Amino acid sequence: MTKDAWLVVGNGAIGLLWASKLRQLEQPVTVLCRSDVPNGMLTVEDLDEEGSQRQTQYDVEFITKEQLEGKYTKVLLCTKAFDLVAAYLDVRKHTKKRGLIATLCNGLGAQHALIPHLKKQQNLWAGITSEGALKLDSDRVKKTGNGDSFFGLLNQSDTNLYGELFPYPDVQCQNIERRLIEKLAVNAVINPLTAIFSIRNGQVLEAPVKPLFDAAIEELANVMKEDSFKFKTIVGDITSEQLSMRIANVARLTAMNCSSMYEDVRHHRRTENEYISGFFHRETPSTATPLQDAFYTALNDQENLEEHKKKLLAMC
Ligand SMILES: NC(=O)C1=CN([C@@H]2O[C@H](COP(=O)(O)OP(=O)(O)OC[C@H]3O[C@@H](n4cnc5c(N)ncnc54)[C@H](OP(=O)(O)O)[C@@H]3O)[C@@H](O)[C@H]2O)C=CC1
Ligand SMILES: CC(C)(CO)C(=O)C(=O)O
Repeated sequence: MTKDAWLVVGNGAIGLLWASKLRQLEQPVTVLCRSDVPNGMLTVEDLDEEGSQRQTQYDVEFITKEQLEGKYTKVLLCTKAFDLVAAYLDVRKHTKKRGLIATLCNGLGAQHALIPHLKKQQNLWAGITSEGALKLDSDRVKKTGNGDSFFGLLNQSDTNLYGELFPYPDVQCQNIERRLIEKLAVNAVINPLTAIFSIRNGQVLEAPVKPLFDAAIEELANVMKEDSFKFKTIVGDITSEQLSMRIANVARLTAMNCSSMYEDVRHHRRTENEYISGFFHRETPSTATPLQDAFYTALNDQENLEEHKKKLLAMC
C-alpha cells in the first residue's frame, strides 16, 4: 500500500518542528518515534507577529517502528548525524522504491554515507536548517530562533517520482554541497564554543569567547582555500568577512537558543563532534586547524572541560 503522508523519522526538536511545518501545508504527517510515543496532538510554542508567546496544535500521527505499514513516498530523516544511516535502514522496507529520502542533519559525512544504502531509484535530498528548536517533551517543541532551510539533490535517479522538484516551497537550492559546508562552518564555530563554555548562541559574540569566535572563523576561511581541502572548488571563494557575517547572523537570530551540541553535553548525550570539528580534524593537514582540533579534543574529554577552556582562551 502506497502512503502519501510524509514519514518524519525522529520526534526530536527538528523532527517535531518540521512535522508542524509540513502540517501547515496540509500535508498528512506520520512521525516515527524511537522511544516515548505520544498519543495526543503535537504542540509548537513560538512567537506571533506581535511578539507574544503562542501555542499551536497539529494533528500528526505518532507511531513506533512496529506500527509502520505500507510504503512511504516521502521520508524526512531528522536524527543526529550518527543515527542517520541506522534510522534509514530501520524504515527502508517501508519506503517506496521511486520515492524521495530527505535528511535534515548537521555536520558532513552522514548524508554521503547514506547513498550506498538507498534503493536504486530513490533520490536523496540533503537538507540543512539554521532555525533553532528546543524539544520540551515527546510531543512539544519550542521554536527558539528564525533561520533559513535548504534542500538540494545529493543523489539523483532519472525515474524518480518527484524528479528534480522538492515538494516543499522555497527551500530548493542548486548547490547543496556548498550550503552543507557553509552550515558545517556555522556549526563548527557556534556549537563547540557554546558546548565547551556552557553558553547560549548569542554569547559567542561576547567576552570572553568573542576572540575565539573570530579566530575560529579566520581559521576555517583559510583552510577552505587550501589546495589540499577537498571542497576547495566549491567553497574556496568564501572570504572570512562573509563567513563572519553569516555566522554572527545565525548567532544573533538564535541568540537565546542552546545549540544542539550544548543540549547534548548538558544532558550527557553523544554529540555530533565527529561530524563537525571531527570533519576538519580528519580532512585537513594536522597543522591547518589548531582550533578545530582543540574543540574536537575538548569535546572528547568532557571530564576536563575546565582545563580545555583555559587552554583555548590562551590560544587567542
Ligand atoms: N535543535 C536545533 O536547534 C537544531 C538542530 N539541528 C540539527 O538537526 C538534527 C536533529 O537535531 P535535534 O532534533 O535537535 O536532535 P534530537 O536529539 O532532539 O532529535 C533526534 C531524534 O532522532 C531520534 N532517532 C534517532 N534514531 C532514530 C530511529 N532509528 N528511529 C526513530 N527515531 C530516531 C531520536 O530518538 P530518541 O528520542 O530515542 O533519542 C531523537 O528523538 C541534528 O543533526 C542537529 O544538529 C540543526 C539546526 C538546529
Ligand atoms: C543553527 C544552530 C546553531 C541553532 O542552534 C544549530 O544548527 C544547532 O544548534 O545545531
